[in-house]
Amino acid sequence: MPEKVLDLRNRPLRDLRISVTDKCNFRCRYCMPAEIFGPDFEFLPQSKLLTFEEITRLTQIFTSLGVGKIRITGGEPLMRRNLPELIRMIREVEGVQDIAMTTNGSLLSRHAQALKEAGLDRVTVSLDSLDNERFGVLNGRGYQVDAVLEGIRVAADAGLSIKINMVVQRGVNDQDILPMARYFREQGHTLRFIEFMDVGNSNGWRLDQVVPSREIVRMIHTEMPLVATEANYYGEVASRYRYEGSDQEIGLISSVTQAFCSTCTRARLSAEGKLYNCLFASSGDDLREPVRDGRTDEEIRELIRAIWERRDVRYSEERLSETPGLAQREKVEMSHIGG
Ligand SMILES: Nc1nc2c(ncn2[C@@H]2O[C@H](COP(=O)(O)OP(=O)(O)OP(=O)(O)O)[C@@H](O)[C@H]2O)c(=O)[nH]1
Ligand SMILES: C[S@@+](CC[C@H](N)C(=O)[O-])C[C@H]1O[C@@H](n2cnc3c(N)ncnc32)[C@H](O)[C@@H]1O
Ligand code: SF4
Ligand code: SF4
Repeated sequence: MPEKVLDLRNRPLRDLRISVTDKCNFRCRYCMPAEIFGPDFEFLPQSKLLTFEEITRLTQIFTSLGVGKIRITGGEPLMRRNLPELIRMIREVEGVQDIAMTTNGSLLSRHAQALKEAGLDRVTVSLDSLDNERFGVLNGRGYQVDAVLEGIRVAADAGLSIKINMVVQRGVNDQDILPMARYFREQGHTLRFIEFMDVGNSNGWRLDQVVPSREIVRMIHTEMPLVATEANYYGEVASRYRYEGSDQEIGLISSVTQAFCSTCTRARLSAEGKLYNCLFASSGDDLREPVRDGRTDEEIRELIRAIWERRDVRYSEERLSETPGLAQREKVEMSHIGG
C-alpha cells in the first residue's frame, strides 16, 4: 500500500506532472514569446535531461508516496525522441493508474498509435482557435489548424481518450469561444477553457485580458443551454458543465477568478529533474543529483516526502495586492515547468 503524505494544508500528493523537454516547435505568445525564445536561447543540453530510466525510477518512488496519476508534458513532449518507450516504462510501474499527455497536437498524428500501444490512456490537445490565420499567429510559427485536427482524429481512432484545452485571451481569441464549443460538441470531445495566467516572466500578462469563466459559461449557455455537473474526483481542476439533453461536456479552468489551491495535489518534475510544488514557484528542489550520486530509493523518497511535508503554497489564492513582492518575484517559465 502506498503511503499518504500530506502537506502543511493537509493536501495529499496524488499527481505527478513530468516535463520531458523544455523545447517546443511552437512559440505561443503566452508561453514562449519568440523575441525571448529566439535562435540564441539556450535550451537544456541532453546531458542535463533526466533519462527515461531516471524518470521511471522517480515515478516508482512517487507512487510509493501516493501518486497514481501521471501527466507527461513539456515544452512539447512529442519533441522528445522515443517517447512511447518512456510511456511503456512508466506503464509498468506499480501504482500508476492513469497516464495522460498534454500536447500541442502538431506531431500527434505520427505518434498516436505507438503511444496508445505503449500504454498511454489519455491525451489533452491544446488548441486556441479554429481560424487558420489566427492560429498561425497564436502559435508563432504559422502552423495550420488542420495538422492539429488530424492529430486529434488519429488519436481518437487509436482509442485514446481526448480533451481539448483552449487558453482564452480577451481581444486575442475570445471570438473563437463559440466556434470551438460548437465544433468540439459535434466531435464529441470535452473542450476546456483556461483562464490566461500570469505564469513565467515574459508573457505580457494583463488582468484585463483574462476572460472570466462565468462569462464564457454565459456566452455558451445563451446558444447551447448548459447544466452544472459534479466534480469527477477530489481536486479536479476544471469545473464541468454538460449540454442540456446530452452527456457531452465542457470544462472551465478558473485559475484566476476561482482559484483551486485548497485541493491542489499536484507535484511537477521539470525535464532537468527539479521538483516544483506549485506552478507559480520561484524555484524547485533538485532531484537529478540525488538520483545520480548513488543515493538509495529510500533516501530519495525521504527527500521528496520532506519537500511535500513543508509545502504551503497557494499562489493563485494569494491576493497580489495583499502580498508584498508577489507580483514582482521571479517565476519559472511555463515551458520549463510544464503547465
Ligand atoms: N493554477 C493552476 N493551474 C493549473 C493547475 N493544473 C492545471 N492547471 C491549468 O489547467 C490546464 C489544464 O490542465 P491539464 O493539464 O489538462 O490537467 P487536468 O485538468 O488536471 O487534467 P485531467 O486529469 O484531465 O482532469 C493547465 O495547462 C494549466 O493551465 C494548477 O495546479 N494550478
Ligand atoms: C506549457 S504547455 C506544454 C504542453 C504542450 N506544449 C501544449 O501546449 O499542450 C501546457 C499547457 O499550458 C497552457 N499554458 C501555457 N501558458 C499558459 C498561460 N500563460 N496561461 C494559461 N495556460 C497556459 C497551454 O495552453 C497548454 O495547454
Ligand atoms: S503552450 Fe505548449 S505549444 Fe505553446 S509554446 Fe508553450 S510549450 Fe509550446
Ligand atoms: S497555484 Fe499552485 S497551489 Fe494553487 S492550484 Fe496552482 S499549482 Fe496548486
